[in-house]
Amino acid sequence: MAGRVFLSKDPAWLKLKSFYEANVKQLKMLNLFKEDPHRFEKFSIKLDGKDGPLLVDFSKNLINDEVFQLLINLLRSAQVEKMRDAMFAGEKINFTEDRAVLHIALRNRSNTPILVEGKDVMPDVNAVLKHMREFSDKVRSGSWLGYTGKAITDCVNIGIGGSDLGPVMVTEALKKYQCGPTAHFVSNVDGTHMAETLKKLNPETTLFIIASKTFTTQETITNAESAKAWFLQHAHDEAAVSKHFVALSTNAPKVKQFGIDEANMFEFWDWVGGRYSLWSAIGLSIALMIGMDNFEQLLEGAHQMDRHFVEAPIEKNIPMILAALGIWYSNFYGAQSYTILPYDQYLHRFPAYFQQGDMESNGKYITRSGQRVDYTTGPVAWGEPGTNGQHAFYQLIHQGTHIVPCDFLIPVETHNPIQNGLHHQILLSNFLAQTEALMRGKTLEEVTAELKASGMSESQINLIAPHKVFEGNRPSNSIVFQKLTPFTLGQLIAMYEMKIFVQGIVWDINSFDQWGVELGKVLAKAILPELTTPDVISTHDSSTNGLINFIKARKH
Ligand SMILES: O=P(O)(O)OC[C@H]1O[C@](O)(CO)[C@@H](O)[C@@H]1O
Repeated sequence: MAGRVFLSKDPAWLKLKSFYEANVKQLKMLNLFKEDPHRFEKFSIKLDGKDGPLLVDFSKNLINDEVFQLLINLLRSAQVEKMRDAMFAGEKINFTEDRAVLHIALRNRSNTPILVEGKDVMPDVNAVLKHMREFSDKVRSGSWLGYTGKAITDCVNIGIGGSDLGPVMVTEALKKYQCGPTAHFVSNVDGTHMAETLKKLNPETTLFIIASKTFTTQETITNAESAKAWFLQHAHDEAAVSKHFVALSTNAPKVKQFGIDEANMFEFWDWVGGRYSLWSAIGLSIALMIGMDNFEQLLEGAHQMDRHFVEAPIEKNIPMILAALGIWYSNFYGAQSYTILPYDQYLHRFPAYFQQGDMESNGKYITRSGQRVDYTTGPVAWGEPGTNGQHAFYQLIHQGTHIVPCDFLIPVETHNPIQNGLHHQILLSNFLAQTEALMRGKTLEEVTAELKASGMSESQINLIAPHKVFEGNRPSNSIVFQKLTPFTLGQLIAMYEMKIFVQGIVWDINSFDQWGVELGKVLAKAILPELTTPDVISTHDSSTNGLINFIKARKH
């Protein structure tokens, strides 16, 4: 961006750096809580929403008033508000692909005009939503019939990356709202994924949704061809394909070439990035499974978060604050990753979804002006639902040598209050205990006193006590919502999307391209024919040659 100072030379950055170097040892959360009885009120934000408030408590972070202010100053210095406004105004901020970035238009429920090159995109957005409603209503009501006159009971989304992960995550998260066909997903080009999915399906009642922005992705087109071949083995009639195959794409000629009727194509546009596309026609499997009214609720929730992101001052802006905290840990504390820990089984694919959302967006080392960064950018994003994670990797989070900032998410109310709500009470208590334990820790004195009280000998205590000490002072955010509804899920997804956007702006990278996935694709295309020739391969390095020749020698 014009006028932007290289981040590591930015005075706002340098102030944070000196503050960190001078004060890091003094930033003890337990003391900060003791010193300030209003810390929770000060460092938490409640956003009221249609399905109840969303509370983001960021008080269990390694910040005091001064750090908070310095972080806000950094965001200002990086001109995040200006870049946010440029995105919302349809400017081509994805300059390496010469594209606007307008997933916000897909959920622009206020329907205010959004212009790309002078043209309002909203009429097209609304037309596709209408098409999705008409189609999903027909399928769900049973009036869309398969080639033998039976209603559709299952749909299979064939797509990968952004054309898969969002619909998978959302249909899992909103399973409770199912009122249409069961959604299945095939993404991997490994034939096992397709073969195991088809085993469960009846061609007479199955709808295939070919989801690909480009309609050229090798995995998706291969899977789509295989699905079509399987279908035709049963239907024996090309004309039946139009009743069982639809496409979600920006590439009408390729869709036609594949043999899908244009009337069965749901369009989107180059200004929708793959990993931000679940709000577009790519969400068709969601609309089919939970109905269009619920899909629109998802859009409403995201739109509300977008409004908050645009309207709230930085100090009260949830995505901005989450972004700033992430930068504090990545760039100053040296954290290499962060975890997303949903205490809601329905959200079990939420961390995986944001692995692409975050790492494909911000895993980059070239700045917008083409220089190599001399600071770290996007962290590794990972996570699993609580309480499973507790019994797997929390050991490292509590006592390991890495700092792993954690986002804990939980609904106040569960959809499944079995045993009179006992399960959810246990889940809530674990959620609360974990963030408290990470923050408080446990001192050697506390451990020693406990072991003494249990009657342990002095020598045993000396041996065991150090292992039971928790340093504490480990950061976390607690994100609490009323219930996992379509609206709330929309809020949560948009919250992370915007957090990632803000971080990309501060790091001065383009969060909306993904050139890093291209090289492997090109090399795989070159290797594919080499696997079928009888020749010994010698065109690569000795490792790649050796591997290819070993595999060829062992193949029957
Ligand atoms: O929707 P398409 O064009 O098939 O692409 C699928 C995915 O492939 C990627 O381009 C990465 O390879 C992602 O960004 C995208 O979500």
